[in-house]
Amino acid sequence: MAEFEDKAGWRTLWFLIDRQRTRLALAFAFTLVAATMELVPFWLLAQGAQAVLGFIDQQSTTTEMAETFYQLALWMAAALVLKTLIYGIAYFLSHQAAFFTLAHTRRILVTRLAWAPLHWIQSYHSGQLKQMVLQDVDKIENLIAHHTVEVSVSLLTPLLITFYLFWIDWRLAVAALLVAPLAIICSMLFMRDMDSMQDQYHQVAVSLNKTTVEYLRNIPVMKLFRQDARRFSAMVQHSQHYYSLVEALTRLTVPRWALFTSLLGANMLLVLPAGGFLLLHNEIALTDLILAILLCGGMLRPLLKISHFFTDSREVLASVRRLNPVLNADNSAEHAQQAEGADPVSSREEGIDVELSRVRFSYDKTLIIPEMDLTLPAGSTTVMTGASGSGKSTLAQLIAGLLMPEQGQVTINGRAVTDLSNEQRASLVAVATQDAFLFKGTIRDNLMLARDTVQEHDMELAIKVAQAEHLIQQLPDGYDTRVNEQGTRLSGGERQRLALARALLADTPVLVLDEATAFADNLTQQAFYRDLQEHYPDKTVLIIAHRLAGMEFADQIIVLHKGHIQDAGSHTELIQRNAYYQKIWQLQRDSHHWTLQDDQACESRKRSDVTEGETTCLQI
Ligand SMILES: Nc1ncnc2c1ncn2[C@@H]1O[C@H](COP(=O)(O)OP(=O)(O)OP(=O)(O)O)[C@@H](O)[C@H]1O
Repeated sequence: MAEFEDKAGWRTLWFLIDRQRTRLALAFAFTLVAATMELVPFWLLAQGAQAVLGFIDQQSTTTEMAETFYQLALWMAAALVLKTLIYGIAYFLSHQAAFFTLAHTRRILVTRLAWAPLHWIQSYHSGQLKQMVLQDVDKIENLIAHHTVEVSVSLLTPLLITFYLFWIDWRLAVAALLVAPLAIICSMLFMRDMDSMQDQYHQVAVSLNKTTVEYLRNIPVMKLFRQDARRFSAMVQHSQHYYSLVEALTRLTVPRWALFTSLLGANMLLVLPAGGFLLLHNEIALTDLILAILLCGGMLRPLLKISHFFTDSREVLASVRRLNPVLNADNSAEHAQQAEGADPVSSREEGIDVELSRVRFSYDKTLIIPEMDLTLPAGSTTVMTGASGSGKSTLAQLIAGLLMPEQGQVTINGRAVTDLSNEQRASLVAVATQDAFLFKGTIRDNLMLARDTVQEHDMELAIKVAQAEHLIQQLPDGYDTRVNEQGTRLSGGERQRLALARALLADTPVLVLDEATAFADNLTQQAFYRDLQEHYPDKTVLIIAHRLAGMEFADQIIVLHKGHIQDAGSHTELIQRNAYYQKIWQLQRDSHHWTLQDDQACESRKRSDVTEGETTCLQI
């Protein structure tokens, strides 16, 4: 199972490094040269030993021996410089390959996420997506940038030494290699339970990550309820689980790892007696034996790196495998966009109508819209209201093409939304919701999100209609004022007004406003809908709202109940026959007259010319 999963991970990695394979092959070639250079110092040391032996045998003088040493030092310095240079090139190439792969992978992921259906994205926690796009992708860096060079050297150096030892004497080579199988068995033991442990570790790390993100996001709420990290029970639980797993992992791995490391250095226990025996029987020259001993000393140590590589690669492959669902996400919309074909519904076309026919939709197995038929005639305004959870936002997302119906279809001028590319859809339908998200940048950048170029008067009109004129005037640099991530320096209502202006600027014939004025006061809301009608009369508008101030003008008002249209008609019709509509309208009319005043103000207001009954005075 693990092998199969590893294969899937390697396949994905192979796909991700697609454009970097030549660079990596070059990095490997340079590493091969550098690994050969690793042997040069040993050979030079053997030459030094030979010079010493020559001197002991009185074949050379002290001066000659010293001169040999100077020369050897020079050669060693030259070899060192050359080796450093070659390693430098190899690392440069492997790092380039790694960072290009990281950028390429993130580009693929964010593109896939941008095109993936909304409900699919919503099935992931934001902490999980963050973990994928940031941490999981980052893990690839170490594998490509470092392991490519280091693992290659760690493999090639013992291999080259083995060849050399065989060339000197095969018995010495065998003696040097005998401990390797023992070390490898030990290493396999070391890896045995690692797979399941690693998976468990990841799950626990993700849970801790999610909880931490949740905690950090909601610090204001935590403050309100006087909770800190120690008292936030979910965090405590996940931390404890994390630490107990890490402890178990450490207990399991440390003894095996210590044994493996010791075994790798133990080959000298066999090489020394074997060398002594061969020397005694004159089957090997003393200088060869010295060279062999020098080489054998650290010969198997590089295998440590390989073992590290296997451990790391499992972690990396697990990370890469986690990217697979996003990499393989349904990108049919992306393909639809790339596919040739005429623009089926032009955004420039006059009068766009939207039709839902027999639309059925469920989240997983929970049925939200059983069957819906609805028409938003071209250039009309439809208001949709209904109890919380009745499916209004779901319908808005279905119309905007952000959710796919499981049955029936949503059409825009007769063309199914599902057949449109994302770009086509975005040029037809703009959506503004209650959660007005602003990106880090200037107000202008945020307003122009949907369009590359905007005429100044278009921008001013959108801002005026969105009732944000005063806000822009107040800002220190007007349109060029910078907002931070999520626009948190602006109030909820200010963010909403800017998001409304952005939706208007998108210049789409269909506009969906899902509680888009929820933070506005009644007067602002009324002014917005009045100006919207006056300045954008051709738009097909769907307004979802609980507060209906200023919406009496709507062509049709729909009351939604548990995913069904309970009633539909004009304001006058509904106020006469629909109990729910009458109730919310009555409540809103009453609350419209509520004011918060102190006793004195309240008394004086009652004495003023305000007709009794129009004002409900809440005395404070
Ligand atoms: N992503 C989701 N996954 C599962 N269920 C969801 C999801 N989004 C909404 N729901 C459920 O679908 C139902 C309809 O939700 P929807 O947001 O469409 O209602 P709504 O009428 O817009 O409510 P509100 O007025 O409170 O915004 C609710 O019961 C909600 O819990």
